Amino acid sequence: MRYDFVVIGSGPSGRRAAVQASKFGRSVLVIEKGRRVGGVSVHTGTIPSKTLRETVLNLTGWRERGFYGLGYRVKPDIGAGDLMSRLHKTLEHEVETLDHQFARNRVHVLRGLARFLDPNRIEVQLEAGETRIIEASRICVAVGTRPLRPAHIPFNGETVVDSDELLELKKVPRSLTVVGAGVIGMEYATIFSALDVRVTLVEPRERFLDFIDQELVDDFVHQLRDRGMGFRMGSKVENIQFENGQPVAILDGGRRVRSEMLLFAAGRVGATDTLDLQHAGLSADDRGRLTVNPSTFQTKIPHIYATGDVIGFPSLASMSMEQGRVAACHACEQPLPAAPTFFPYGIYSVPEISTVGMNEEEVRKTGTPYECGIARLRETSRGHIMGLNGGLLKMIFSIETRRLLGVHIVGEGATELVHIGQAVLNLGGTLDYFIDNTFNYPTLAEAYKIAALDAWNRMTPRREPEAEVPAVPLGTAPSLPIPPSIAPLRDADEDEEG
Ligand SMILES: Cc1cc2nc3c(=O)[nH]c(=O)nc-3n(C[C@H](O)[C@H](O)[C@H](O)COP(=O)(O)OP(=O)(O)OC[C@H]3O[C@@H](n4cnc5c(N)ncnc54)[C@H](O)[C@@H]3O)c2cc1C
Ligand SMILES: NC(=O)c1ccc[n+]([C@@H]2O[C@H](COP(=O)([O-])OP(=O)(O)OC[C@H]3O[C@@H](n4cnc5c(N)ncnc54)[C@H](O)[C@@H]3O)[C@@H](O)[C@H]2O)c1
Repeated sequence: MRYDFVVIGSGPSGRRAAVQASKFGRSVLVIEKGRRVGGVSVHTGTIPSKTLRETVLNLTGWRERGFYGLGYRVKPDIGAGDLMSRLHKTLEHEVETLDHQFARNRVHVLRGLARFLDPNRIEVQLEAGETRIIEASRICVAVGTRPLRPAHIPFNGETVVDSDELLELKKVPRSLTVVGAGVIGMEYATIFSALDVRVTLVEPRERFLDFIDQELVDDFVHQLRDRGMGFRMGSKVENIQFENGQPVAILDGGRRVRSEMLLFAAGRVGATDTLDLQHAGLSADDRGRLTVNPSTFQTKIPHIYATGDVIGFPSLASMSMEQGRVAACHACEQPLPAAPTFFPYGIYSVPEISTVGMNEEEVRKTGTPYECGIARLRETSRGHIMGLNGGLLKMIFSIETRRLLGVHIVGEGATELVHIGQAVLNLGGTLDYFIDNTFNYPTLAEAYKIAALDAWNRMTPRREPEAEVPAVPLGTAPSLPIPPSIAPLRDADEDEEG
C-alpha cells in the first residue's frame, strides 16, 4: 500500500491535515488505533467534557437559578445515566459526521496501531493480529496525548480515576477531590460543583490558570468559594490511601482530603511510546512530545510532520486543526496560510473563561502605557433578562495608539463573546471601533460597548462644565451633524435606553 500522505491519528489535527491534503489531489491514508475515528477530542476530551457540562447546566437548571433561587432544579435526582445518555448521542453524531467527511473526500482509513519501520515505511498492526506495511512520501504524526498516570497513584477506574475514566461514571459521587488545577481539573471541578457535589481542589502551585488575567481569576475564585468549593493551594499529593473504601489524599504537610471519588488531572503525556520513533530518526522529550519547525510543522526529518497535542503548547483542538492544515499545505507544496497573531483560549468551566491577546501583567511587562475598561455582565439588559449575577468583560487598550491589546471574559457566553474581540484585535482595531459601532440590543455583546466607554472615560480628561449657557428656545438652534467619532458624553454605567 503506497500513499502520498499518511496521517497517524484521527483527532482534530490528523483529520484536518488529511482532508486538506486530499483537497490538493493527494492519495491520503489515516491510521487510527482506536475503535472509531475522532481522537481524544471526540471520545475522551473536548466533546464529552463540553457535553457533560451542557447536560449538568440543563438538568440542574443552573442558568435559571439567578431568578428562581439556589434551590431550583429542573430534575431533582440526577444520576450517572442522565449524564451519560446525552454524551453517547452527541458522540454518535460527531463520529458519523467525521466518517462522512473522510468518505466524501476519499480519505482512506485503516484501523490499527502504527509504528515506524524506517522514515518512509509504517507497519500497522490490525485488530485481528495481522499487519500491513504502508509506504508514504509524506507523513504527519498526529497521535495526541493520554493522561499522566504516575505509578504511585492507585487508579482503580471507579474511585480513583483519570479524566478518561471519569467518562465511565457509574454513580454521581457526593464528594470529589480534583488533583491538579490545570484546565482539565478546573473544568471538571466546577462542572461537578454545579451538580452540588462537594469539590476540593488540590494544586501544588500557589496560583492556578496563571496565563489568565489575574482580575478574571480573582472574580472566578470568588464565585467558586461562594458556592463552597474548597482549595488546597500550595499542596502536593504525596500518596493516596483508602479508608472504608473511600480515597484519602495525603498532602505534603500532613493534611488529608477524604472524598467518595478522586480525579487525578495533573497533566498529559504525548502518545509516542509505541511509534518506534528511532526507526524514523526521531526522538521524543521526557513528556513524549516531538519538536517541530513552528512555521511548517516539519520534524528534523523534513518529510515527517508532527501536529496537534503531540508537539505540546497550546494543546487545543482549535489550534491542532490549524496546525494540521498548515502541515498538509506545506507537504503538498502549496502556499502556507498566514498564522494569526492572536488565538483565543476558552475554558469551559462553570462559569466560562475566555481570553485573547495580552493580559494586564503581560502588557505591563512591555512598558506600553495602557488603560482598561470593564463591564459587568449583570449591567447589561440581556444580563437582567437572564438573571445573571456574575461575570465581567475586560478590555485593555494602548493609550498612545488606542489599539486593542487584549480581551478577557469570565461568565455566561464568554467563549462565544470573545470572537468579537479576536476579530478587532487581529484586524488591528482600536477603542473607536467599539465606541462608534452599534451593537444589537439587548445582548451580552453590549458589554463590549460598556467596557469601551469605561476605558474611554479613564483615557479622556474630564471636561469641566463651562460658564452656564442661557437656554435656547426649542426649534431656534441650528442642528449640527454629529461626526460618528465624537466621543460619547455619558458615563459607562449609565443605563442605555431601550
Ligand atoms: C478533558 C479534555 C477536555 C478538552 N477540552 C478542550 C476544549 O474545550 N477546547 C479545545 O480546544 N481543546 C480541548 N482539549 C484538548 C483537545 O482535545 C486536544 O487539543 C485535541 O484532541 C488534540 O488533537 P490531536 O489531533 O493532536 O490528537 P488527539 O485528539 O489526541 O487524537 C490522536 C489520535 O491518535 C491515535 N493514535 C495514537 N497513537 C497511535 C498509533 N500509534 N497508531 C494509530 N493511531 C494512534 C489515538 O487513538 C487518537 O485517536 C481537551 C482535552 C481534554 C483531555
Ligand atoms: N478548554 C480547553 O481548551 C481545554 C480543556 C481541557 C484541556 N485542555 C488542554 O489539555 C491540556 C492538558 O490539561 P491538564 O489540565 O491535564 O494539564 P495542565 O498541565 O494544564 O495542568 C496540570 C495541573 O496539575 C498540577 N500538578 C502537577 N503535578 C501535580 C501533583 N502531583 N499534584 C497535584 N497537582 C499537580 C500542575 O501544577 C497543573 O496546574 C492543556 O494544555 C489544555 O490546553 C484544554
